[in-house]
Amino acid sequence: MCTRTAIRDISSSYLNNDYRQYYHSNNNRNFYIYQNNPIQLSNVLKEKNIPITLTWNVNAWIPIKNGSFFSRCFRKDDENNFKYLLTNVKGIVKPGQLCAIMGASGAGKTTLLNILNFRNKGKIQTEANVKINGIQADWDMITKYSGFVQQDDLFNGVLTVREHLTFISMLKLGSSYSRDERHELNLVKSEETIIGMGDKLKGLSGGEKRRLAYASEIVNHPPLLFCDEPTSGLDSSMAYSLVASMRQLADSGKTIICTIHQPTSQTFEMFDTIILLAEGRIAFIGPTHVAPHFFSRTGYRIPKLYNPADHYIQPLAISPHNREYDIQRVNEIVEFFEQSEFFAEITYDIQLTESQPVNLDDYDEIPEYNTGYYSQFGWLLWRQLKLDIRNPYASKITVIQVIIIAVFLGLVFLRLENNEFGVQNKSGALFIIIFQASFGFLLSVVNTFPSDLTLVYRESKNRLYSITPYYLVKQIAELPKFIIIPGFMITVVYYMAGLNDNFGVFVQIFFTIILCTQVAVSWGLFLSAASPNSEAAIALVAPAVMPLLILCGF
Ligand SMILES: Nc1ncnc2c1ncn2[C@@H]1O[C@H](COP(=O)(O)OP(=O)(O)OP(=O)(O)O)[C@@H](O)[C@H]1O
Repeated sequence: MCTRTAIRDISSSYLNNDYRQYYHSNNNRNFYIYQNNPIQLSNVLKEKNIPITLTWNVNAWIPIKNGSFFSRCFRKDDENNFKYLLTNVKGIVKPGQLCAIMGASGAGKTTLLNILNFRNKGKIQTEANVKINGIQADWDMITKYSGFVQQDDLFNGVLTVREHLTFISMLKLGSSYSRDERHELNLVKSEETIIGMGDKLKGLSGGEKRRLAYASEIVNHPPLLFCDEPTSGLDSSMAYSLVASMRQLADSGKTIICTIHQPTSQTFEMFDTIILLAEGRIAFIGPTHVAPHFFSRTGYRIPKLYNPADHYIQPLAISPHNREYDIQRVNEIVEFFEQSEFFAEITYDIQLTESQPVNLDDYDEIPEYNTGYYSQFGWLLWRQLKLDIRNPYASKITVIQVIIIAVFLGLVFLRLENNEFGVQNKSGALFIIIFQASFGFLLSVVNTFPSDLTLVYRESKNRLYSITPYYLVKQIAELPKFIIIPGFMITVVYYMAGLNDNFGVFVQIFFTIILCTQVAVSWGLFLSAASPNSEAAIALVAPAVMPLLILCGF
């Protein structure tokens, strides 16, 4: 109750723009709450209200490869060999504000959001000055305070919605997601539905996946939230309720920045600030209600009964048929904005915020990971076992493959005799068993990391877990599989071929080959971890294994 009152007080202060005053009073109040109701470290973000003002000034460009390889080698890099994706894009978003970044496709919205998150991809080079409450931010700081709903949804498709949310909330909060929270996002209906894996496994609809991605990021109530097109794939009423949920979060004091395409006028009204990008430059930044004044001054007055969000994008879009004319129009609007008092006000606001940095007292309280290593290990193991049991392909295929190979080898070497030829054949049978128990299992793990890489990279960047427990879980969850399955094959071939009737000899051979399997699996995991993608991993197998086969002594 006390916390709720605090939140209400804080958000009303935010809306009055009396930031510094409430920041300090809020800090003291939160400290009071913290002292009187000791909360888990993992819940710092959820229980405390940390007001975040984000300011930035960003330039981004990529080298362009034109001309032949040789001409590129002898040419010095100059301005003409770069394409500017963002040019002097500055901005400010304050606590309690819900900011929409809009612009035509390719305007640079996602690039800007990625750079603000220190997650710029590919060969993009940047000059980014991103500050939180006037203090220079880095990746570590941003990830501690923010959530990021990315444009592409990445999930482990064989989990259900409930399992996925349980996994996320246990790692982010140390407690499970409440039914109320699932209900708010309209996820209760589909909570037992499998998320799905594209064409391989049908599951949630595109819109449901978007809502799930959003739910996964707000689970720990981050004070700063970035959303990249959270409403794409949603119908207008669902998009409205998702933005309403963001509005509610903003009203409770969070800072929210969101890229959005074609919001309905009702949805658009919920945003209080907009940033319009055109060709990587700012065409407008400021309160939503000020934008119509600016556009009427540029000669693009909003017609009556027209959705302002649609209207703003039209003069900023570049049509392929009329490119030069459109670029000239965009340049005029951008230059007009840069000379306007709106831009001067924003620049002043940024300078004022940056000139009075406010230390984030809570910084050290927020742990690097919200749960300890044991908890991370436990939940990762829980998820991995579910994945292994449900994965429609990997486990079943390995089992069927091994049964077929074992029976086939058993029949080929059936009842070998104890004579000169029999001994040679037994030696051959042992080589084939070892080869199969090592090379076969090495191949089955070589794709482990490249296939998981994107998701694990994203989850570990989101501070869900560290790589060490993930790696241990991968090893341990697969251990029984790499004992039972090769063990079955060794036993079947051994007794069908009649290699030796002495049980002691069988035990020795059994454990020696199982150890060979473990070495091969480790070697395969090493190749897997060292490879950037599946193709490279598979290509590495032959040169890495051949010397071992040639030099193994048979
Ligand atoms: N890694 C990259 N390498 C080369 N060009 C890139 C890279 N990332 C983005 N771009 C280019 O930068 C421009 C802006 O891309 P961005 O994805 O930010 O646009 P957007 O406004 O988010 O578009 P959309 O609304 O379609 O998602 C585009 O012209 C794109 O081709």
